[in-house]
Amino acid sequence: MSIHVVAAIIRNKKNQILIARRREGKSLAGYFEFPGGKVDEGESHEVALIREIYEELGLHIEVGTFVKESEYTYEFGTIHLHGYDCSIIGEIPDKIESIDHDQVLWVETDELVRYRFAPADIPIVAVLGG
Ligand SMILES: Nc1nc2c([nH]c(=O)n2[C@H]2C[C@H](O)[C@@H](COP(=O)(O)OP(=O)(O)OP(=O)(O)O)O2)c(=O)[nH]1
Ligand SMILES: [Mg+2]
Repeated sequence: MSIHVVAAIIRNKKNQILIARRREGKSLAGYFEFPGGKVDEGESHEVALIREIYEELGLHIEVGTFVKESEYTYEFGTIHLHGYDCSIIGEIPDKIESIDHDQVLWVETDELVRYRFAPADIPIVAVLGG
């Protein structure tokens, strides 16, 4: 079984990147990820990303360039994670709250490696230079 998940790589004006830690009660709780989520049946990656980021972070985004697809295989199937550069429409907030995460952080590229990422997100960290 293939599960398609989209991830947003969002930068602020200081070129920091937005990462979020999945909260208790969710799968992969305690792991950081690039925010995003599952693509619904028949949905485009762009529409899925815009929907997921609005649902979980309350932010309106524009989806830009495709960055990387990474795969991670579990017993139940393979997660295909599709990362895209995205930008926030309007003012970029310093503090961001999430319904799905207990930490939402802006981090420098070279600090990404300090965080424990979910497995499929790790190759995206690598291409970002982390
Ligand atoms: N970003 C990311 N997601 C992963 C990885 N491995 C893995 O199973 N996932 C799953 C967890 C979630 O089910 C899904 C991400 O989509 P989502 O953010 O919409 O998830 P969700 O909370 O609605 O899903 P769930 O916890 O109810 O299963 O992908 C991974 O390495 N990175
Ligand atoms: Mg999500």
